[in-house]
Amino acid sequence: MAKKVSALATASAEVRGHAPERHRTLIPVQNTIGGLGEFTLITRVSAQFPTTDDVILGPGDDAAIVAAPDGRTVATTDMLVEGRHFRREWSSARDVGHRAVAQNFADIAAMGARPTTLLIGFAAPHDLPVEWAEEFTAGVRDECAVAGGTVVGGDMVGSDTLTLGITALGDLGGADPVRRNGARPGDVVACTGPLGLSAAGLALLEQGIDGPALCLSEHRRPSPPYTAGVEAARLGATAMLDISDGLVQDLGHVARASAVDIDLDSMSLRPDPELLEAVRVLGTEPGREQEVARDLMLTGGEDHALAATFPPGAELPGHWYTVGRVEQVSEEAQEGTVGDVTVDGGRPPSGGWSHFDRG
Ligand SMILES: Nc1ncnc2c1ncn2[C@@H]1O[C@H](COP(=O)(O)OP(=O)(O)OP(=O)(O)O)[C@@H](O)[C@H]1O
Ligand SMILES: Cc1ncc(C[n+]2csc(CCOP(=O)(O)O)c2C)c(N)n1
Ligand SMILES: [Mg+2]
Ligand SMILES: [Mg+2]
Ligand SMILES: [Mg+2]
Repeated sequence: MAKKVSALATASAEVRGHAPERHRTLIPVQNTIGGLGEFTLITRVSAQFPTTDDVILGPGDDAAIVAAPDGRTVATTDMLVEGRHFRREWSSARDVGHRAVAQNFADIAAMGARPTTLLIGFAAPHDLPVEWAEEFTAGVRDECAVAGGTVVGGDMVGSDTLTLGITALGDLGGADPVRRNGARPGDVVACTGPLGLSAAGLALLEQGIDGPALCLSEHRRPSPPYTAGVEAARLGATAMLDISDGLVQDLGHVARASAVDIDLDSMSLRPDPELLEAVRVLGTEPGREQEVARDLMLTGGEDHALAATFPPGAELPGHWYTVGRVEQVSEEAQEGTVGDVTVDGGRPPSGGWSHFDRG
């Protein structure tokens, strides 16, 4: 005879057994992921993801099987930690779902590849509302639809801190990957996608100021130019990356990997009118708005625009804007002295994100 387990016994085991003291909560357990349980949640979540041509076996077994039409698989992983990458007061669950996909598939695009599939590591406190998990999943599903990928698996665990660990896969479609190490003196540096908007949105949220919608939305749901990665590869890009930590800081990776210097032309950075408006409402001294907005474009992270170097004379579609040049390295330059990023030939503004700097 099947063993009967009362609802009360299940609920009290939930509270008694598995959660540290501080997680006891008055939220009715049936509305929390703890109340729903790991396996029901997995079933509900994984039902949301469509199968695509890249999926041979989706969620439900010990592992997924993903087609590799090119014979090579592009793989990357990035995490989002509550309090570090997002705050639930500032971003809805859907926003976080969109962002989780965007920041990972942007790395796939930055290799010159097409985003194909994702695996979602989901670590959350047991009193997280089921609605949050479902809305997050809807955001993932909708951003996947924009990028052209889908989810093939993941993991769900209990954790004091809400943390998403995402793995993204992509397909090169027979093209060479565009790495960080191919920039050559004389190449032009060009970007596609917004710069500075996410940082302005973050500043508005941090200061509790209601500012331009575009800055807030780009912070909550960045819009990487996914297809521009494959396009850049086709146009002969010599190096590429997405801007996660700030244009100057990220181009430093290209400069060092390629053993070149890069000079950026500040006047080529045209701040979006909504960025200028954000800078105004954030209290910038009148007359300095352009300068402060350009500094945000040079140092702000999390827009996930693409920055690439192209051989001189490359014909770039209009959505790519030239921002600088790869410098001729002087003959006297010693090994290890190249890899600088300058702005108008001088020191760049300070800024750019680096984990562990902030405690
Ligand atoms: N813990 C780790 N173990 C092995 N390799 C790592 C680890 N952390 C990062 N890397 C590798 O270091 C390289 C740079 O990582 P980084 O996270 O800075 O790049 P990114 O994902 O493009 O940037 P961001 O995380 O700011 O979006 C990547 O190739 C990444 O796989
Ligand atoms: C609550 C909150 N505080 C600060 C920030 C800013 N921030 C966090 S990580 C990062 C760089 C990219 O991260 P990674 O290298 O991990 O991809 C930036 C600019 C935020 N988004 N949310
Ligand atoms: Mg990373
Ligand atoms: Mg990157
Ligand atoms: Mg980073």
